[in-house]
Amino acid sequence: MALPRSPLYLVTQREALPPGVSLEQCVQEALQGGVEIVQLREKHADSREFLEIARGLQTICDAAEVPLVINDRVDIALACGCRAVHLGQSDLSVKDVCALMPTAKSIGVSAHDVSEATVACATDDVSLIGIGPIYATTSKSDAKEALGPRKLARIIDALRAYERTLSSANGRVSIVAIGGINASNAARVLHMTCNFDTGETEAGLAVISAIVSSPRPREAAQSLSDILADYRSEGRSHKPSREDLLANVVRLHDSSRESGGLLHHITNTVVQNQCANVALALRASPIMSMSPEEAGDLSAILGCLVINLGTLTDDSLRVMKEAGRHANSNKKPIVFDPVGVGASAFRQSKTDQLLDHVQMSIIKGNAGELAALSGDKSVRARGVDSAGGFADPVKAVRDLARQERCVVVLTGQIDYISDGMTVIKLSNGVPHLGNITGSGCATGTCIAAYASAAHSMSTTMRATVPQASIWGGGDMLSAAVGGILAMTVAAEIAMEKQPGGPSTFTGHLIDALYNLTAQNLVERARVEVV
Ligand SMILES: Cc1ncc(COP(=O)(O)OP(=O)(O)O)c(N)n1
Ligand SMILES: Cc1ncsc1CCOP(=O)(O)O
Repeated sequence: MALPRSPLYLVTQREALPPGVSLEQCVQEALQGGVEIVQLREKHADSREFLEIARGLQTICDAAEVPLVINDRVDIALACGCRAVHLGQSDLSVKDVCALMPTAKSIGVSAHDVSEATVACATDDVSLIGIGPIYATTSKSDAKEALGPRKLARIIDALRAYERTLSSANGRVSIVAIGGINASNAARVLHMTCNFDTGETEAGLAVISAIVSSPRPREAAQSLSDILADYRSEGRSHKPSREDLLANVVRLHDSSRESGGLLHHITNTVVQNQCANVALALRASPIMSMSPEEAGDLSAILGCLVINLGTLTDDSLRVMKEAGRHANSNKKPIVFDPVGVGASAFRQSKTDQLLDHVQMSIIKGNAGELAALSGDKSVRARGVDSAGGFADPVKAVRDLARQERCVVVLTGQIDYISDGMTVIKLSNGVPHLGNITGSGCATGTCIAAYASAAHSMSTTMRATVPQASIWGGGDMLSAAVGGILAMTVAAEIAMEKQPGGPSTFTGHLIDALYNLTAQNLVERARVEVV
């Protein structure tokens, strides 16, 4: 029985069962709900009891034509006629297991970093790698530090890159993510495991408590199986041309003028007024709520959430996480502005926490901010400003979009936008934008207005980022282009009114945003697909 790729993988643990539910009952129901591999994991049973349970589960799994795997114990696997085992880093080596069980059909190995994963996949004998823990878990007493979905993505990318260097005899190893995964965070994990070329997930999900501790294991398995199904079927759409992009921007512009969405801003205290005025000029409704208590209600009705790190505190981080969680589960787009992320260790570590919990649709920042997110030391941040730029901005935006699995906007004299496949260069704008406070933050508001329109049109405008539609994104690439064009074209129009200085320029800018037409955008757009 071959192992399915990206499977829903149940790992058992009798101690986690609810009272009155037997292991056999739980496994039977979980199989009905869509579990595709079962691993028997017994930490406290003696050998005879372990073998008896293994024989019982072998019969159940055979009937369902689902592979059974034995955790750690090759002797039990041999005794019950099962040819699949899972090994941890301190268990018997793969070589020893192959010697003991020459007829082994599947050997799985646990990994917590790139080195453990690549060593495991270097041999043809390993068919599955379990990477984790992804989140904190109570099911494994000696679990290592939680990796988070972004580190998982980096391990998978490195593993696949390493596989490409191996001889063709080695197939692609199956991967499952494990540790603290449940129906509310599974999509976040899978989103980060998407392959950019195929749009499909590279990893399955392995769980204990999400199924074993549920009073309804069939439903629990079914909901995880449904989430996985979404990530197995998504294909890539084609790279848009300049004409496609501008036609999309026109549709988003017209739609937003007809019915602007609610833009929930969690933003800094310096720019709240400016962002609210920009939102109103674009016919959107701004709300500047900082209460975690109402994040759920707002999420049900909002068009887009804006998270801006400008004046970050532990309290505001709590609101960001809560609102982000609700926006993700309600499939609403999120625009993230990591203001000054490279300025302090505090901002950097809080941003990492936030990005491990919330899937952003669009990240917008200057070179210093984006370099801090990608770990590129060649560009330095100076407070909330950037000192210098990327040597290769096209590569920088594309790589970060791939790393974070979202659209990335690099702002500067020339703006660059990428969804990880396409990179767009935009050369509109005027220097005066740099002389007024909050123009960068208000650009986030402009992008949010178009993202809100893209969200409401998501059934007709297909996303280019794999699975972006699952996050309610719709066409986030065109939304980001629309938002940048709106701000920079409006700034050009404002400048033509010959403002006396920054203050009158701000007034003209709001007017220009208010009066902006789709025709202005198309006629003035200096946009190039590179
Ligand atoms: C699919 C899968 N992945 C990882 C593990 C963890 O195995 P290990 O590191 O050996 O820890 P224990 O499960 O033995 O506590 C797993 N069991 N299954
Ligand atoms: C066995 C194992 N290996 C890494 S985390 C983990 C426990 C997973 O259990 P849960 O899904 O309940 O967090």
